[in-house]
Amino acid sequence: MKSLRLLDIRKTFGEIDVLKGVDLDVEEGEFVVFVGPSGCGKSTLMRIIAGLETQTSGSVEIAGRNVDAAVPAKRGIAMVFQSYALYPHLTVAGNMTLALKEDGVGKDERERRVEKAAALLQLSALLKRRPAELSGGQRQRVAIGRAIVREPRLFLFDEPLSNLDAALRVNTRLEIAKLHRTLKATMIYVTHDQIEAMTLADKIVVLNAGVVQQVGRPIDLYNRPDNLFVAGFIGSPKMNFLTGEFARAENATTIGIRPEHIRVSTEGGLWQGTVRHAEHLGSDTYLYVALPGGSEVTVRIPEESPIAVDSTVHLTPLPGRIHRFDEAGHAIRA
Ligand SMILES: Nc1ncnc2c1ncn2[C@@H]1O[C@H](COP(=O)(O)OP(=O)(O)OP(=O)(O)O)[C@@H](O)[C@H]1O
Repeated sequence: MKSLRLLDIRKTFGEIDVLKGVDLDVEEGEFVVFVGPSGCGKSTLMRIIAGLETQTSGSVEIAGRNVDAAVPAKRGIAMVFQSYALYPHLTVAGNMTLALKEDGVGKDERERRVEKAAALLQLSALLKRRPAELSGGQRQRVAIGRAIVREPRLFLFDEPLSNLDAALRVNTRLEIAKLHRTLKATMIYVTHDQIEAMTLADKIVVLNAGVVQQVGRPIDLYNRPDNLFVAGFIGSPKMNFLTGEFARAENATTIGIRPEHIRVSTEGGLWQGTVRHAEHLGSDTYLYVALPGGSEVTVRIPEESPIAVDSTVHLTPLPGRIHRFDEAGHAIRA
């Protein structure tokens, strides 16, 4: 049985088609991440799954049951948002149990669930505190705890880490990964963050302008993007794209090569160019290299390579690492 099925979901706001027919199957226990540019419809899709928004057409099935007519509380889901809106007058435990009380769960069972979730999230010592007495990261963990105690079939996370600072994001990201391993629950997660998507997802769904561009394991999207959009969206720094002579030599309209898949040498390379700028990041350096005909490529090299700005370099794509695309932007498979 699928944990979640989306069948031809369409959503129109006034004149605007925000979702243009989204189909998706999510297996039991899978961690699925939605990525895509701002405004592509990620949050709208999450809200439709949750029942907070009604689709214009299409249907949503959760655990094999059509939930189109079900209110959010009856869908077996729990959501964690970017803004976690805890009740300031309630303790951590109070915040975590409120929805359970409303659901009619008995006191002993409520306490059992809160204790279990608090232990998982390292909140046991904080249960009597109020939100004002917690750090941002702790508050976000309470918001996650509030979702866990409901023991949902499906967790929905909408950019849950985006209000946290960089170090906390990393910690909380690891905690969410651990939580997924422990609970073995199905999780759907929206993010703008490439690292979150690549590290958390069993499966990434790339959306653009309300259309699913590709669904696959992170490593497959990275290695075998179906089209120019996915190729350019997954990976940081972005894949380089070259047209004209460079692409014709490979029987393609456009070729793509990732910055980390280009070898730099002083002679004998496939392409020759001039270093325009270098960015030193500590662990590695990004070289911005101008090629003949006005193209520019980014090359990622280990920090110790001392290549000066304005010097001439030879570049060679690593074997098998050139991505070829046709006129319509679709990948040409060998
Ligand atoms: N209630 C609404 N009424 C009208 N238009 C809306 C409404 N909600 C969302 N939209 C529009 O739908 C489109 C998709 O919005 P949505 O919030 O789903 O995008 P998103 O991919 O989550 O974006 P972001 O990454 O910026 O959060 C946007 O163009 C947005 O302006």
